[in-house]
Amino acid sequence: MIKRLPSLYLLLVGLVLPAILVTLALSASFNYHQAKSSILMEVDRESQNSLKSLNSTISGLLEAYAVNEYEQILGNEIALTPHCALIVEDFNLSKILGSQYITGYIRSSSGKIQSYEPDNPAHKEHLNSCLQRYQTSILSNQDEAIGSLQLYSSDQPLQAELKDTLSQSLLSALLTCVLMAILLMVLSRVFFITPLDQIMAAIGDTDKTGLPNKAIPEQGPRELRALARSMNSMITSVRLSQRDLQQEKDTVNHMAHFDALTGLANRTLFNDRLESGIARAQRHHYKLALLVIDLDHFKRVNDSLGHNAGDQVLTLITQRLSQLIRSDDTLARLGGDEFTIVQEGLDNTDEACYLAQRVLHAIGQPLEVDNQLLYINSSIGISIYPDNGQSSAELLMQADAAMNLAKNEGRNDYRLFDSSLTQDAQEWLTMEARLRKALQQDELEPFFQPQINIRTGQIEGFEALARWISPEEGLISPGRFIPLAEQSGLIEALDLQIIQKSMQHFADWHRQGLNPGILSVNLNARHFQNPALIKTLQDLMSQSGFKTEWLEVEVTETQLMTKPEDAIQVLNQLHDSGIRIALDDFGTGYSSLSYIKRLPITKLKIDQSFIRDLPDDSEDASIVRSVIALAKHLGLEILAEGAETEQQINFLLNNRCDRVQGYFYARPMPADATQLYLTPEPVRA
Ligand SMILES: Nc1nc2c(ncn2[C@@H]2O[C@@H]3COP(=O)(O)O[C@H]4[C@@H](O)[C@H](n5cnc6c(=O)[nH]c(N)nc65)O[C@@H]4COP(=O)(O)O[C@H]3[C@H]2O)c(=O)[nH]1
Repeated sequence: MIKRLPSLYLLLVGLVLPAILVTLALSASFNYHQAKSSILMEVDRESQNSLKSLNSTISGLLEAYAVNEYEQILGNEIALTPHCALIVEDFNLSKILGSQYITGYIRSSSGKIQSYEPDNPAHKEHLNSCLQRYQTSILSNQDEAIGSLQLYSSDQPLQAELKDTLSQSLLSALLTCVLMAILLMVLSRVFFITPLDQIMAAIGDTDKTGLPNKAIPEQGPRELRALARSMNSMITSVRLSQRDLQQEKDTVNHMAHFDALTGLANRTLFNDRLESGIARAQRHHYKLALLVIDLDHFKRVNDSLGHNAGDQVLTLITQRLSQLIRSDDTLARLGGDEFTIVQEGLDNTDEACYLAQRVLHAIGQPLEVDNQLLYINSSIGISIYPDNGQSSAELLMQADAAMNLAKNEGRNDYRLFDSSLTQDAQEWLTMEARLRKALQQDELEPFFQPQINIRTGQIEGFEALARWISPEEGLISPGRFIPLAEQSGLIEALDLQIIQKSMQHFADWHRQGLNPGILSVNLNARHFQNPALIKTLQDLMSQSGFKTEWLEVEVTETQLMTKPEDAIQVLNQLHDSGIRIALDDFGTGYSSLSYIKRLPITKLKIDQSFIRDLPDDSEDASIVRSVIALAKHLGLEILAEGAETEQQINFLLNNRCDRVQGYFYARPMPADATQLYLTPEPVRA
């Protein structure tokens, strides 16, 4: 794999330089050998010629014993030529002298010409260093050998000429290579490096997402153009997916901060705006108002005209409210029919009251929905920063409390949070606001208490009892919040939430092969005003897979007595649809026998206040006995609530009461513990 190569220029130099050197070496060596062989041939030819002409010149002189003359000629010859040595052996003279007569000249390495001395070893050695030796016999006119002529050619002209040739060839090769290198550099610059530089410059010039601002130039050789093209298409697709991603992010962001139906700020964004509004108010020393607006009886619109109409109402009201606020203010929908306005930059509280009046008026104008005119009012609670609270949570709680006050005091009005309210009233209002929030945030859960047949020991069913699992306080029992829910109108939503969750658990247990029996749920009498009650219950059943015959609704005797005629009508409808009805807290409401006879009830639940002091309290004992007798007489099932001791159980058994719900058997338990309670022993282990 190729990793981390150096710059292209370095690469080119690295490639070109050795190429130049190799070319230089090759060309020099070629030229050298060429020159050498031609020079050698030239030297050879000249030496042969010289030898021949000397031979013919001096042969007569040798015959005539003209030693001086032929020595002179040899001297002249060596002086005029570059020969290394010219030597003659004179046979005639040798005969006369009785020893070899050898004469001639040598040219020393420094170029000096000396007479040749045959006995001088330096001269002999000099001859060995000459380039080539040529020899010829000198013949007389009668063709007798009268001597021999030796010519030693010199390598000095060869060396000089080779040196010249070598330097010339090196120079020209160098020039050629330099020219080629320049050409190569220019070509690579024009065709390769410049387009590459432009690509790199285009890639380097990026926007804030890291993508190039301009398209990558498609220039240079085919490969580079293809590279630039594929980079451009890659950048385009990255840009497109970035755009898609951004759009998705915007959508998610919008969904996270805005209400889908009205497009208003949702709870999250509202909280942010409220907090930053408080910070601004603190910095600039002005007041801020928080208005919590709740539509009166909005649920009726949904129940009678359907959710579509309800949505239209909310949208129309949003349009009206949007026209009332300034650009600095925040209008939000916290859910359902609850709107808020954060009004900033106030000098005094009156400005908030003025806005509240305008809101009441704007909402109160008739609304045309599905060709019908609807009249909807609202209740508004106002809290003021810094007068009523410092934190957003505090202000919201107080505005909620003030809104509940407006509702409790007749609706269609606004109330300012009033710190002069009594501690109890404030706590009540605050608690009510918290309960409203708890319902929205799903903090209520059903607990289940078994109803036992004391003759058989069988579980006949469970009563679902609401528990508020508050993140701040932990488990809150119904004694604290049911009366509050009843007064504030939250009880209907609370009941339905508990019923829906209980049905879900029951249906799950049935699916798992467990047998939880009958589910008893508490139903506040306010539901009787709701014409869609049965439909709502049926919807809840079909959503969870819960069967009608498993359901029993408990209504308290006291509540029935408030509007007895309405109650009879709704109970009959419930009964006709196959739902069982239990009369709760029996004995506390002074209902008449004739009235009970008209009710389609299946079960009487004796209130725990009559069981508590059994069997010692004789008055309670006789009441319980007569209630049991009454139930038997009317053919109703009877259940005693609140049995805690064995004596109480025995008393109930002896007096023919068949069913008990009490701590003696089990306390109300959360769903997981109930499931365990239902699971047969071996499996439970
Ligand atoms: N001391 C004692 N108490 C026993 C014993 N056995 C059962 N209880 C308690 O008696 C109450 C029976 O429920 P209830 O009469 O319907 O009385 C209920 C019911 O009227 C109301 N409630 C509870 N959940 C709901 C609900 O979801 N909707 C409505 N509308 N009311 C509910 O709140 C009331 C109180 O509920 P809890 O506090 O759960 O109190 C439960 C239960 O825990 C016992 O042996 N000793």
